[in-house]
Amino acid sequence: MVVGAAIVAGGRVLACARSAPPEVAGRWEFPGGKVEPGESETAALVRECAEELAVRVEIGDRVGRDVRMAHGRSVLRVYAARLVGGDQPQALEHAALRWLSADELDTVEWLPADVPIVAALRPLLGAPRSPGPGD
Ligand SMILES: Nc1nc2c([nH]c(=O)n2[C@H]2C[C@H](O)[C@@H](COP(=O)(O)OP(=O)(O)OP(=O)(O)O)O2)c(=O)[nH]1
Repeated sequence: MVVGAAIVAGGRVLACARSAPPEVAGRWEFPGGKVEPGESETAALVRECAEELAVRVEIGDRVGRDVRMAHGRSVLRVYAARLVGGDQPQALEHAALRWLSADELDTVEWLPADVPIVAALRPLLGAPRSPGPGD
């Protein structure tokens, strides 16, 4: 089981660009990783967010469905999360970090397994900007 944290703040979600391995470097994901034996999913997310971003998080509800990943052996499960403690995320292991609003979600190339989860996340970020006369 791989768990990811959709960290939401001010109507934006934190997207993280992978730095490795080469096949997926530059693709965007939620911070997280493999749940270790005996570890709860929540504990894994708290651990991974500390390791990858140097932040403390509180884990909330599931976002979207379980997604089977390409290699077929593992499943991706994402939870909503929020920052606690006032620290700003640092890209300790990622190539880049970006806070995306609902109408910016499609501006990065997500890992394939994340695509249906990103779609389910959109309503949680609030309504996208409505088209105006200049559009
Ligand atoms: N963290 C994360 N991994 C994802 C997402 N989407 C997705 O397909 N994956 C895949 C990429 C990797 O094959 C796998 C997670 O592996 P990882 O390398 O990040 O996990 P980890 O930190 O526990 O790694 P390690 O201990 O094996 O080095 O799941 C996502 O949104 N977040």
